[in-house]
Amino acid sequence: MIRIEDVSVTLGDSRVLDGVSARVPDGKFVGLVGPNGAGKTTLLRAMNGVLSPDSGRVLVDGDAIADLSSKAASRRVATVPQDTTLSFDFDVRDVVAMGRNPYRSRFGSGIDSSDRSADDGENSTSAAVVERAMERTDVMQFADRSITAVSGGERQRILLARALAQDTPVLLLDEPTASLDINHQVRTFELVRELVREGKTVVAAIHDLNLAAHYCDELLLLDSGSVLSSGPPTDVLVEDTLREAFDARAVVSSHPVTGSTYVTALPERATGRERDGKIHVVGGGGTVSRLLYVLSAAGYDVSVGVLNEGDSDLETARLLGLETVVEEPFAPIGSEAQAALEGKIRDADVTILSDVEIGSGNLANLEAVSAADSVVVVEERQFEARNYAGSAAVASYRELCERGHVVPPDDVLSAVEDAFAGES
Ligand SMILES: Nc1ncnc2c1ncn2[C@@H]1O[C@H](COP(=O)(O)OP(=O)(O)OP(=O)(O)O)[C@@H](O)[C@H]1O
Repeated sequence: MIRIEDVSVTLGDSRVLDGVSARVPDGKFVGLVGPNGAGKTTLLRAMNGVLSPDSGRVLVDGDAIADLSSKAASRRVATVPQDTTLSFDFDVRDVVAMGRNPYRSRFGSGIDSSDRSADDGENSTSAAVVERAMERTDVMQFADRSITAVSGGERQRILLARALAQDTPVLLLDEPTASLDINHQVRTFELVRELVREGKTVVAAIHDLNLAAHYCDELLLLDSGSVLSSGPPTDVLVEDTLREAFDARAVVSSHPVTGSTYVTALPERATGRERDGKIHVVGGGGTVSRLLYVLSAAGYDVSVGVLNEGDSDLETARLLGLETVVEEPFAPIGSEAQAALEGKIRDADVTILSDVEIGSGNLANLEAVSAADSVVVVEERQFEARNYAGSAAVASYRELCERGHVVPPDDVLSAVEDAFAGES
C-alpha cells in the first residue's frame, strides 16, 4: 500500500503540490492524469524518495520513503522517468543490469546476501532477471548495442526493462508510452496489466485519457498541485471535471468496441456569436457522422434520427453525447419513433435533411420534415440529376428543396448560420 499523506512541495517560488493525499492499494494500477504542469512528475518524485516534501509524507509498505536509504528505497520502488536521455555510452544489456544495483554488495559485483533473486534459487540469478526483463519489453535485439545508438522509443522500453530488473513491488512510470508507436503503446500497457496481475503496484502519469481509462483501475486527477478527483475512471472522467481541469470541451461516452470510458475532445466553439440553437438532423446510413461532429463542435444542440440500431452514425451520435431517435435494426420507422421524430423536429430551430434516399419508404420522414420551422437540405447531387419518377415522396422532397437552403455537404455550417440569421 502506498499512502500519500498531505504532501506539499515548493519548487522555486511555486507551490507545485499543495496538500495532496491519496492511497494506492497493493496490486492496483493507478493513472495520474491532469494538465501540463499539474504536478504529476513532482508527485512521482516524492513517491520514489528523490524529492523530500516540505510537509507531509509518502509511506510505502508502512515506511516513509524519504527516511529509507537510497538502496532500501530502490528495492521497493522502481521508476521510469519521463526524460530518458542517457549521456553515458553503455551497452543496453549493462543499462538494464543497472536495475540490479540495489542488490549488489558495496564491494565489487558480488550479489548481496539479501538479494531476493539469490534466495529464489539457481534459476533466478541476476542475469536471468535481466534477460527476462529485456524479453518482456521487447529490447533483446538491442542488447549489445550502445544505449546512445537507439531511438527514443527504444530507450523508453530499455528503461522500463531496467525498472523491471529492479524487481520491486512498486513501479512508477512517467509517461511510459510518450515516445512509443501504437503497437508498443498497447504492448507496454498490456505488460503493465500483466505485472499488476502478478501483484505489482503501478502508478503512471498518463496524458492519453482514453488509454488511462482503458488500462487503469483508478485515476488520480491533479490540477494545479491538488487532487481534483480520484476513483474509478468512470467517476473521474466526467465532462464538468474535465472542463475544470483542462479548460476543454469534451464528450464522455463509452467506447463502442472496448466499452471503456471514452473521452472525445471537441474544439472550442468558434469565437463570435454564441451558437446555442437546436438542430435536428434527418439522415443516416453512415453518411452524417462528419456533419454531426461539425455541428456539435460549432456548439449547436444537435439531435439526430430516426437511425436504426447498428448504424455507424448512431455510434457517432452516442460518442458525441447527442440525443437520438432510434429504431430497431433494419426495421421501418414505427409509430413510436415517428412520434419522437416529429417531437424533435417541432423542438428544433432548424432541421437538416441530409442526402436521404427519396422513395415511398421515406415519405413519412419527408412529411415530418415539412412541418419544420426552417429546413436545410444537404444534397451531394442536384435534385434533377437524381432523376426520380413522380411520386408523393418526390413531390414532398421537391417542395422541401424549394422552401429551404439546398447546399453541398461542405456548406452546411454557413447555411445553418444563414437559417438562424432568419435569411431563409
Ligand atoms: N525545479 C523547478 N523549479 C521551479 N518550478 C518547477 C521546477 N520543476 C517543476 N516546476 C514547476 O512545477 C509544476 C509541476 O511540474 P510537473 O513536472 O510536476 O508537472 P506535470 O504534471 O508532470 O506536467 P507535464 O504534464 O507537463 O509533464 C510546473 O508548473 C513546473 O513548471
